[in-house]
Amino acid sequence: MNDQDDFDDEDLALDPHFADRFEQEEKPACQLYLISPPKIDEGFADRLAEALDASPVAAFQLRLKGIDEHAIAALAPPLQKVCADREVAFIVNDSIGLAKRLKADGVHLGQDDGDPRDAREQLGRDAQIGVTCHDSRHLAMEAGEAGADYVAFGAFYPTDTKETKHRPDPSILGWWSTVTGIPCVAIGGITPDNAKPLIDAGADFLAVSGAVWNDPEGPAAAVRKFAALLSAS
Ligand SMILES: Cc1ncc(COP(=O)(O)OP(=O)(O)O)c(N)n1
Ligand SMILES: Cc1nc(C(=O)O)sc1CCOP(=O)(O)O
Ligand SMILES: [Mg+2]
Repeated sequence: MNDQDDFDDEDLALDPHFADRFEQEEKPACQLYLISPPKIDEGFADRLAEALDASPVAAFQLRLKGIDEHAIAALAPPLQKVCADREVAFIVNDSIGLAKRLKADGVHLGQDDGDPRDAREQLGRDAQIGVTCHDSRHLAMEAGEAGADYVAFGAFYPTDTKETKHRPDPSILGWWSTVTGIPCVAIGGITPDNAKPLIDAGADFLAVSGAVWNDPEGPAAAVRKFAALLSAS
């Protein structure tokens, strides 16, 4: 459901946490948040290193689908090392338990993946906790109140990576930036050719999978294309 019009801005005044967050200084420049391909092979650690060495990347999310948590836990350590060596935040998708087991830097939670409060309790104050909010101002407000470190809106563009049902307008990014200092992530079908309106609208991070891993020129070239765009904005 697109509930962008259902939210009443006056609700913001009811929550003291949001008042504090309004005080925050200017938001950081838009950065790249790399999402793994849904399936990886043993050579992926080298491809990841290549991508992360190409230009600054803020975070990497391990998002593997179709395999169980034990298998993901077995694949994670070399990728985690690649990230740690480059001071790139290592975020686990879907599972608070797996994020805890791996001592990841954070977890990304979909609407059915658990409560940010529980994630905070289990992962600690320094963990980065992100929440999927689709095209919903209401979900974003709830996530913020629950202590999310970032909210993610999407899918902004059609994507082959995942079946999506929601298509926010880029203006939701600007709205979010005016009401809170909590960073927002734009996701879904983002490429170097279509990213600019999202950056201009106020995205703090662009979360990208396919446009990096499927670039015919390779992941490093793709990361450099995004970097050129982000540094020019
Ligand atoms: C940064 C970021 N934003 C959104 C999502 C989507 O999460 P979710 O809704 O749980 O869907 P799946 O990724 O689990 O298919 C994400 N992973 N990362
Ligand atoms: C994982 C995911 N979540 C989305 C959302 O809308 O919540 S869109 C998406 C796919 C992101 O991959 P790509 O950059 O290849 O489109
Ligand atoms: Mg999920």
